[in-house]
Amino acid sequence: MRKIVIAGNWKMFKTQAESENFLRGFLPHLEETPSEREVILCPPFTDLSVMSKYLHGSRVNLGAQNVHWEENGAYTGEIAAPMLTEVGVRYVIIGHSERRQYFGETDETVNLRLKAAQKYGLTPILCVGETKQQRDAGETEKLISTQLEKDLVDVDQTNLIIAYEPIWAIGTGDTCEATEANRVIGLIRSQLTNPHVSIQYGGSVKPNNIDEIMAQPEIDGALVGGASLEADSFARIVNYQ
Ligand SMILES: O=C[C@H](O)COP(=O)(O)O
Repeated sequence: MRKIVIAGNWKMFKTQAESENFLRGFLPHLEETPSEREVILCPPFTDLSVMSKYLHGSRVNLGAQNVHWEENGAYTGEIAAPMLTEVGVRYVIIGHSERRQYFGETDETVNLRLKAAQKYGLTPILCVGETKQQRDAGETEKLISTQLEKDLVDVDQTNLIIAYEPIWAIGTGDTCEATEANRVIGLIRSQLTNPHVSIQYGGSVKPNNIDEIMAQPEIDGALVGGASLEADSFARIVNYQ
């Protein structure tokens, strides 16, 4: 059975005070949310502890935006899995295109992070997706297939979420057609050994397109950036029809 998973990736937005303010506005909307939908918020590291306390007893789970593969060590600027689990984090985004593009993330380091996350009981959300140039050159399928092949070496597919995020659709308002996202996600699924992995779509998901996206049979949820920063907007997405 594939789970529906809606996650908000706050990227480098929101102080602790702003995160609490968001939760005050957001949590009451969850009374309308069907219980089988998994709702996740992935704030900056500094918000995790305060949000964990605020969310105690609520159905919202916390995710981080990165994790290192070592348990500790001289890795300035990185974060280790036990530091995340200690403050109640259950999920972690790995291999987001912004990490790959700006911070030298490779399929090899993505693979190391995925295995470390699972070792410490975190559920990784692995991001894959093509650039505009790769899409225009007809390389989408090949690129994603290679990413999956390299990223998933020795990764446990029973504790994994995948997000298909076409890079050209991230933060641009240029959403991938729902039927096209459905097609690519079907291809991703055909490459997995576990048919029960939930696969999200990410890239300019908004209140006005979530219903169409979630109506697609292969799409099991959404990884939402900009539209997860406002309580009302993210609530509308979580409460899609
Ligand atoms: O992780 C989220 C994605 O990068 C999508 O961001 P966006 O919804 O702002 O396009």
